[in-house]
Amino acid sequence: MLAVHFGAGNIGRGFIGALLYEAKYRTIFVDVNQEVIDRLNKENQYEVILAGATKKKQVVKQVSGINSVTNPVDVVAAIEKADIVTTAVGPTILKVIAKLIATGLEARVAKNAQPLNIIACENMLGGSTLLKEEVLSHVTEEIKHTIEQYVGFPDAAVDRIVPNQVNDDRLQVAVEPYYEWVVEKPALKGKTPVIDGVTYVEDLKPYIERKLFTVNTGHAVPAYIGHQKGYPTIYEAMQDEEIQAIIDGALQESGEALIQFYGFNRHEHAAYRSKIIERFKNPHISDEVTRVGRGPIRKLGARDRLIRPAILYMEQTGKIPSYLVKTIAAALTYGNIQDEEAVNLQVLVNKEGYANALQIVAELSAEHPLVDAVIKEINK
Ligand SMILES: NC(=O)c1ccc[n+]([C@@H]2O[C@H](COP(=O)([O-])OP(=O)(O)OC[C@H]3O[C@@H](n4cnc5c(N)ncnc54)[C@H](O)[C@@H]3O)[C@@H](O)[C@H]2O)c1
Ligand SMILES: O=P(O)(O)OC[C@@H](O)[C@@H](O)[C@H](O)[C@H](O)CO
Repeated sequence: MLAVHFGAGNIGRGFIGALLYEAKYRTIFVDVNQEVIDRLNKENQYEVILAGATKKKQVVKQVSGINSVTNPVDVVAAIEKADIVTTAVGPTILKVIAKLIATGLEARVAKNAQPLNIIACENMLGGSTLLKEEVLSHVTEEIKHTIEQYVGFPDAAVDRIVPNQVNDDRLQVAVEPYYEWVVEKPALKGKTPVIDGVTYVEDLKPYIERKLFTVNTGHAVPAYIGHQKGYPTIYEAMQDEEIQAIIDGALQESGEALIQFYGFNRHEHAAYRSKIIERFKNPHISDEVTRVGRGPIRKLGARDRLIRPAILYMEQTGKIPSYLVKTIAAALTYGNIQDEEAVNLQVLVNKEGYANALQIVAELSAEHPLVDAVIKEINK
């Protein structure tokens, strides 16, 4: 069976590629990084190291690569034959890859009207749904109808911490042992793909919101507050007692919102939260705060890990969150000249001031009490 995966980066190689191989797929990685493509085509395999005490090694075989910029024709041919298409490119890149996927699907439905599922494995709500909209915007009405009939775009939630890699071997990737991949079942077309480690659910929304507003909300605390305090890695930031208290508080707040909104079991949620905090303290992983804090404009978006749980908390409890507000304030003041979004955010702040900048990126009204709370926190 053939898988076409867009994005041969950390999560692409370290998680999706590894599970696809175990499920007996041959995977073609599509990327724009020629060095990675060349290595994939030379080695046709790579190693995944489970970053725990034993450093267990998994060899992922039957892999190759295509550069989508220099060789789009081969990507189209691969999509024609694919049994599954997945992505892990980053939420902002979905729009970029949509045109090529649309061309691939046009060619496919003309020759091979077999069902296909395209699963975006990105940290966002509705990633595959967004990709579907973008893909359909590039095709004619007639093709649109056929694609809607044969091609499923199930949304998904993926969870595994895969830091930036510093190995001599360019393809080797160190990952935390834990993983979770949840896929929305009703949107599938044709046979349900059999992939060990994938959980199919009827309604993805509670799973993705619980993941984003616990794992990613929690992760944002050592990233933004840790950066403020000068820590280079999540592990180092997690040793700081003040950061430990803020992460506990932020996850109590997002947890309360999730429990009240979705009816999650309080004890089970407390266990989920503790497990996540332990994952951030994994001494076998060195994860830079700048990776976890990357893209602060995206992370301050209305539906993302900071603003949405804060608003949900206010709606459910009638109170203003304290710890989420601290983290939002740290994200809004986050400066990093290596990160394009961080630079653009600070340009916006300099032009508009903190309150207006927050209103713009988080789509909040001037009167929203969260704006006032964040500004008070920054002024402190
Ligand atoms: N790393 C993690 O811990 C983790 C965990 C869960 C989810 N995610 C999500 O997975 C996605 C990818 O994250 P990552 O950490 O692997 O990032 P990454 O930067 O390591 O990988 C992204 C890959 O996409 C490639 N890419 C960029 N533009 C492309 C294009 N136009 N066509 C094809 N490939 C292109 C890049 O070259 C890179 O290899 C993000 O949405 C992220 O939120 C990451
Ligand atoms: O990938 P981002 O930029 O949305 O978020 C950074 C990290 O929080 C994230 O990559 C986590 O490591 C991952 O979501 C764990 O499953």
